[in-house]
Amino acid sequence: MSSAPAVKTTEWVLGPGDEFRFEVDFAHTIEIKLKRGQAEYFGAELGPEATYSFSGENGAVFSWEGCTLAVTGESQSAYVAGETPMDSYINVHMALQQLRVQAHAEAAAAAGQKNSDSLAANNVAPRVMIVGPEDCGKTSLARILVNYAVRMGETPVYVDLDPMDASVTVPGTVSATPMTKPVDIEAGFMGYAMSSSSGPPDTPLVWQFGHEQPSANSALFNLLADRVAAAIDRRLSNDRRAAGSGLIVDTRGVGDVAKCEAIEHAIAALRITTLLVVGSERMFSVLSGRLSGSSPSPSVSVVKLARSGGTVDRHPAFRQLYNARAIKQYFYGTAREPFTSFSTIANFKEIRILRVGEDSVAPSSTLPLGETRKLTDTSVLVVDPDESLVHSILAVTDASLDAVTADCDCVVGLQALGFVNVTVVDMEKKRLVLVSPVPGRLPKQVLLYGHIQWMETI
Ligand SMILES: Nc1ncnc2c1ncn2[C@@H]1O[C@H](COP(=O)(O)OP(=O)(O)OP(=O)(O)O)[C@@H](O)[C@H]1O
Repeated sequence: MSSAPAVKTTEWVLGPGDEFRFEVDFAHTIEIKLKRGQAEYFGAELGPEATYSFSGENGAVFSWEGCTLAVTGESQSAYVAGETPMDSYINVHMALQQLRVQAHAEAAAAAGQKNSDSLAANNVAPRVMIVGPEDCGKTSLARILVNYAVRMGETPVYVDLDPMDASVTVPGTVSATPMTKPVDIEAGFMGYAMSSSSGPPDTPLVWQFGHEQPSANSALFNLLADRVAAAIDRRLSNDRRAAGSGLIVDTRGVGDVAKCEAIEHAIAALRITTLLVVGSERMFSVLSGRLSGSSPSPSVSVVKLARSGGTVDRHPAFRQLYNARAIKQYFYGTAREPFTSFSTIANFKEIRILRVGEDSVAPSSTLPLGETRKLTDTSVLVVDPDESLVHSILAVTDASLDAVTADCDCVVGLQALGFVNVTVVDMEKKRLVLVSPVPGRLPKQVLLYGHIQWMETI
């Protein structure tokens, strides 16, 4: 292993199986160009002529055969590592690919027999979930597995159950994205959410959760996992090929192995077949024990994987900037592919803002004798606009005003059509000014509140 600060342009020579790792803060940018050989960034191949820019990023360029990289700019850390877990990661990919091949063969046989139940024919399709402590490399491994699958012509669904990490869209959400092309090297999974660049069939399906931690509202999180699972089943029931490619599910980091309730619920809801436990012997042992019984899923194989020595424990301040940038990219695109967002005015009387779940519900013991607590974590409350809404990210739902007037519970678990940012609350004129990536008036009038806020100056 060699070490040196990267200044100006430095050439880095990687042997077979080596990885060039870097950490670059938000004040600096580095550019990486492949000069000779083959290289990949979390599974996506670097083009021979392209220059890739990174800022506010920790990353690794890996080479199976060896390569030379030209790296320009100043980074906080840059070195070549010879020890990586990539051999075990590719072995996992090959095992998953075998299952996909088998699933496609079964689907083709079912089609030959005019068996309309494509999901039954794809029972062997791998449904993989990645779990582990914070910053152990779950999203990076998901990205590698997605890219390897896509490079082999597969179209797996990437399910993001990590509301803090905002890989596909704004933080505070969960999503499912049918992946038809490799993850963008610079923009990451976010490239799929940009309305200007994507359309069906790879448009992400997104749900507003409104918090960063699943434990902030476990009942809602579990309900959303059920909705994600049902939406995936609906989409895959029309697409035998995609059904055979299976799922790759990313999850929120779990520090305390006793608190895996959200993970266990999602395993059952998404009918997970393979659980990859990264970087935690204890979590592997606990989850293997729990899943070897009859519930919730007797047929899950649990696999232990090493954490890469390159993963970086991200400081809260880094995560804050990272998430602020993700929101900015949602509204304004990336530096390479910027787009315009639009301001729109919404009068209080034309819209309805709802929230799911109550922050502080009186404990039952404080209620008068005989009265029971009415609110549940999935209760729907009307939010009366006031200045505290400024900077909020609201989800635009498909519900109509009439529908929520009759029964506001109908918004629970609805998909988000998109998001708007509240920039002004004018209490005198009784109206909101919203920023939206789509021009014109709001397409729908029912908005779902979340606790995620963003100030455009960040
Ligand atoms: N091999 C590597 N070399 C350098 N940096 C890496 C490597 N693998 C991952 N990283 C970086 O380490 C950090 C943590 O990785 P990652 O986001 O994959 O972890 P995670 O387990 O998904 O985190 P979270 O707990 O937020 O879900 C990220 O900044 C990622 O880009």
